[in-house]
Amino acid sequence: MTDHTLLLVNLGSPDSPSPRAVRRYLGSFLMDKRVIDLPWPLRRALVSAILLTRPRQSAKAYASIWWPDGSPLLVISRALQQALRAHWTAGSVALAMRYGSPSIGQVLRALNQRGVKQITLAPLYPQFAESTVGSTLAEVQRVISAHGLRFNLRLLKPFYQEPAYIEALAASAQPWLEQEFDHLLMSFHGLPERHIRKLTDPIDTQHDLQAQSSRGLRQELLDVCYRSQCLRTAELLADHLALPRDRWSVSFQSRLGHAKWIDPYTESKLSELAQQGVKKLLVISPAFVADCVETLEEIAIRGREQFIAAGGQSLQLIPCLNSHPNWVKTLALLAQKA
Ligand SMILES: C=CC1=C(C)c2cc3[nH]c(cc4nc(cc5[nH]c(cc1n2)c(C)c5CCC(=O)O)C(CCC(=O)O)=C4C)c(C)c3C=C
Ligand SMILES: [Fe+2]
Ligand SMILES: [Fe+2]
Repeated sequence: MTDHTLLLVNLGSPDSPSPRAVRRYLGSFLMDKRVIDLPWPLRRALVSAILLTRPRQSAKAYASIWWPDGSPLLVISRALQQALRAHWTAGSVALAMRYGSPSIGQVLRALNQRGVKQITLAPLYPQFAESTVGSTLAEVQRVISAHGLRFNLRLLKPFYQEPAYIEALAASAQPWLEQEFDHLLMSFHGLPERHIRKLTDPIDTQHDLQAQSSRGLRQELLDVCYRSQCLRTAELLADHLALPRDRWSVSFQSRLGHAKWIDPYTESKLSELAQQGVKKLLVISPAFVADCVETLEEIAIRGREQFIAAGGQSLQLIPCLNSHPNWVKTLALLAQKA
């Protein structure tokens, strides 16, 4: 029997919400040269400095959202893997994490031992960044050459503007959108501007990282600009929901360190919206396909406190796509077309 495996890859979480486990996880994550893109000695020095204080702080965040059966990101990814089995009939569905476990190395070697030759790799990120999709591809390539593995590999490309993905987002958000709300904030994971400039400068040094819209942008710039891809997702979703322009906005969350990150920052936006009189705020995070510490803690706990302190009344987080039936079907279809 031929086994054409669908391999899902997400970011990964610490093994437990303890400062030790979080320190180990953050160490491997942040020492990735595609995440902190500095020469090794500088990266080492910066990461060592971050690891002095961050693990305790992040461990608290993880502890506040941890589930009895583990990290939400991992538990949800497993549920997605399980649900996909009914829709991916060409072979098995596997799951690996870029950092932590199950690692890409473990999973690829196990697939090789089972005699799997054909793999469709699905990095679970709608928008492209070197630090996510780029790092996943690099790790897959590294493992393949380090162990002399031979696979026929296909790749699911970033799906930020695929109509079926937008439709799945809209369908999963529908129950929340039916309730009364004043404004929809689409909060994407942020990125240092430098990561984008490295890719856009060779095409156009004037590429605008303050742009309000992705409309009219050349495809070759859209292909490499994470921020424009986020704007595109947001615009397509707003169109699909027929939301007037003044009822939604975009922001970028999870800034780390002192470099300039893409803006506007979610933190600033939350206060601004409250000051503008928005009382009932809905927040959706379309850069994540699975709920994680960034949505459950940063938005639904800290973001909510901040919004209310600034004069808002309620902040409702719309869950990520997780294992919503519409998303499961869509992902299987997108992967089949890859
Ligand atoms: C959705 C895409 C993501 C991009 C782009 C991304 C870039 C990026 N992230 C950091 C630093 C951190 N990210 C953290 C958590 C985290 N990040 C993503 C996704 C993207 N990151 C996810 C899904 C998660 C959640 C993981 C989980 O276990 O729930 C963290 C850890 C949490 C914390 O301490 O805040 C850090 C640190 C950088 C530096 C970066 C780009 C350069
Ligand atoms: Fe991140
Ligand atoms: Fe965060």
